[in-house]
Order: sequence, then C-alpha cells, then structure tokens
Amino acid sequence: MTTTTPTTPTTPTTTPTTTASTATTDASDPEQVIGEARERIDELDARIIRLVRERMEVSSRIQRTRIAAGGRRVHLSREMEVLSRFRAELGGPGTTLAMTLLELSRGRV
Ligand SMILES: O=C(O)C(=O)C[C@]1(C(=O)O)C=C[C@@H](O)C=C1
Repeated sequence: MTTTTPTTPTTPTTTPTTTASTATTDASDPEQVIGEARERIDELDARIIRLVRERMEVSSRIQRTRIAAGGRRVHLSREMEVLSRFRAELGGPGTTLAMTLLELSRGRV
C-alpha cells in the first residue's frame, strides 16, 4: 500500500504578470481608474494644444506669404477642404472644431 504525504497549498513564487490594459488600473477602485484616466486626458490635451499652436504658426506663414505676394488672407476653397475633412472624420462637431481651428489660425472673418 502506498501512502501519500498531504501537501499544503503553496503561494505562487512569481508575481502574476499584468497585461497592458490592467498594468496601470485597478478596476476595483473607481477613484484610481478615473484619476489615472484623467492624467492621460491632461497629457493628451497638452499635446493637442501644442499641435494647435504649431498649426497656427504654419497657417500664419502661408497667410503672410500670400499677402506679401499680393493675395488675400483668406482662401475660401482651401477652407472648404479643411472643413469637409474634419466633417468626414468627426461629423458635425468636426465642422465646428475645424471652424474654431481656422479662426485661431487666421482670425475672425
Ligand atoms: O491653406 C491656406 O492657404 C492657409 O492660408 C491656411 C488656412 C488654414 O489655417 O488652414 C488659413 C486661412 C485660409 O483661409 C485657408 C486655410
């Protein structure tokens, strides 16, 4: 007859690996999830603002060049292209966003 020695449960010696989606969040703690997601949003907003400022500089260069060559500040057909691209990608609010970007870039018309 063979006897078996009772085994005691052991704790894992390695830490469970985390996946990308759980590495920085603990779904059981809503405050932590929200706090971390807001940090990410703040970073994204800072990048968006930097990009908007960069767009304004590039747009200003185009406008100054056109005006120096005898043209006008506003180029309507180009604005229509910009507006339709934002609308195609983001719908009606995309148009509003594009209009705001254009106003920031060339002032009010
Ligand atoms: O693309 C141009 O010709 C620009 O002057 C740039 C820009 C823009 O910010 O997108 C700004 C003013 C014009 O009315 C059209 C577009």
